[in-house]
Amino acid sequence: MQPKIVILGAGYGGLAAAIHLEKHHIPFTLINKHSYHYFKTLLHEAAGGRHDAQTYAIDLRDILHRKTSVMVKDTVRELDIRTKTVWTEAGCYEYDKLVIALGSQTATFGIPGLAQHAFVLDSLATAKAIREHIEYSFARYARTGEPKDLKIVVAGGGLTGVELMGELADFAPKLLRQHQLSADDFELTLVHGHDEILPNVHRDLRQVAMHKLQERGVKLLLGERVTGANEAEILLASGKSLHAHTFIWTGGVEAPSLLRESGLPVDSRNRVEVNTYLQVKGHPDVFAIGDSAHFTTSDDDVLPPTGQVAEQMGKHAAENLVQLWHSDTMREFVYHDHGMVASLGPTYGVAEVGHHHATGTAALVLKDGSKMKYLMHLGGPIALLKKHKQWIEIEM
Ligand SMILES: Cc1cc2nc3c(=O)[nH]c(=O)nc-3n(C[C@H](O)[C@H](O)[C@H](O)COP(=O)(O)OP(=O)(O)OC[C@H]3O[C@@H](n4cnc5c(N)ncnc54)[C@H](O)[C@@H]3O)c2cc1C
Repeated sequence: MQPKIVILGAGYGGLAAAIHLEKHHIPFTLINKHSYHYFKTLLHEAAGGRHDAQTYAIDLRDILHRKTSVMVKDTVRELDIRTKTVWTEAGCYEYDKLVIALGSQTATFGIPGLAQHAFVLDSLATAKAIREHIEYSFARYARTGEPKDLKIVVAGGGLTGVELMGELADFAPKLLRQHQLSADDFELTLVHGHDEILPNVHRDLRQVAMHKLQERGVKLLLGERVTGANEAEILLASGKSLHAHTFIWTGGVEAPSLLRESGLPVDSRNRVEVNTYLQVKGHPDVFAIGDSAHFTTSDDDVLPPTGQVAEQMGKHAAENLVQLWHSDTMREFVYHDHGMVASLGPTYGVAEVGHHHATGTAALVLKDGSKMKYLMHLGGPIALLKKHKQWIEIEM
């Protein structure tokens, strides 16, 4: 009898695995919170009002077509590794081979007040919430003079925080013009714990990105850590505090806590430790990929939580499942870094591909190219055309 394969999560990793298994005519069950896949790497665009949130989602049925591929819209609650059972809100699913691809969510690291007083950006629903809050605040301020200020603070100078700030530096001035408000009425501040933003890009590009943000009116508060937040202020390690009507925390991510609770070996951020075949250490029937996995390279580096890593791991885990299906030998996973592009709003970006750097619109061309390549990988022109016809309901 052929093994029952269950994939948890239809993000960049889980979907790459599912697409590869379909190609090889291998049946699987894919359990995902939503009936759609969303472009998490573009959430800042949705939060910054570039397009409606729905634009960043694509129905899973437009990507996966085989009758043998079972798609379940449900939320995973618990993994029972001993009995090989996945418990969800609505039922339970037994597996012979499991692929964990549940991604990550924003981590607040126990910093008091963040969960209550900060927005986060880690799903379509949170992106929509940020956009609606900012639009509403500007409209209300223009009408009533309330809230007291239109200050926006983003904490975290990694890719998420920087791309979001780039977008807001474009969005907020548009709202000011729309409501005939003066630029004195508002302020954008990016708080970051180190002296330079974008730790994963070359130093020269960091400098360009910092300069560009400042040129667009963003105040950079560097070498400052957020230690708490309450209704009135954001508290900093230096003892200073900031007032902001909109506070967005992008200080780091962690994998879902259910992975720790399942008894699998995890690191301090709930990421499951995997071997070079992407199997969970001590559990050869379970694979973990993407933001949910802790993979150490031969250089002793832990792979970062990026879409690029997740996609490559997803495809590789599926390749190994295909090998096992045919009783063949698995291959070790080797990550290929294809570079990084950070957008700083709709008209400017910085990119690093190997030793080559690009800035401005050239960097954005690279980003648009990779967006298009990804959409084509999801289903080619047919999926692209269908995508423009459908309206997807965004859920929490
Ligand atoms: C604003 C922003 C910009 C980014 N920009 C880039 C970039 O430019 N380049 C890059 O490489 N990376 C970027 N990233 C990081 C990248 O988005 C993630 O690393 C990537 O999405 C991880 O893929 P994944 O498949 O592991 O998880 P995800 O894409 O997060 O997918 C996880 C899936 O599991 C589902 N799920 C979660 N919990 C449950 C549950 N309990 N039950 C059922 N389903 C569940 C989720 O709904 C989701 O569909 C960015 C991230 C953000 C937030």
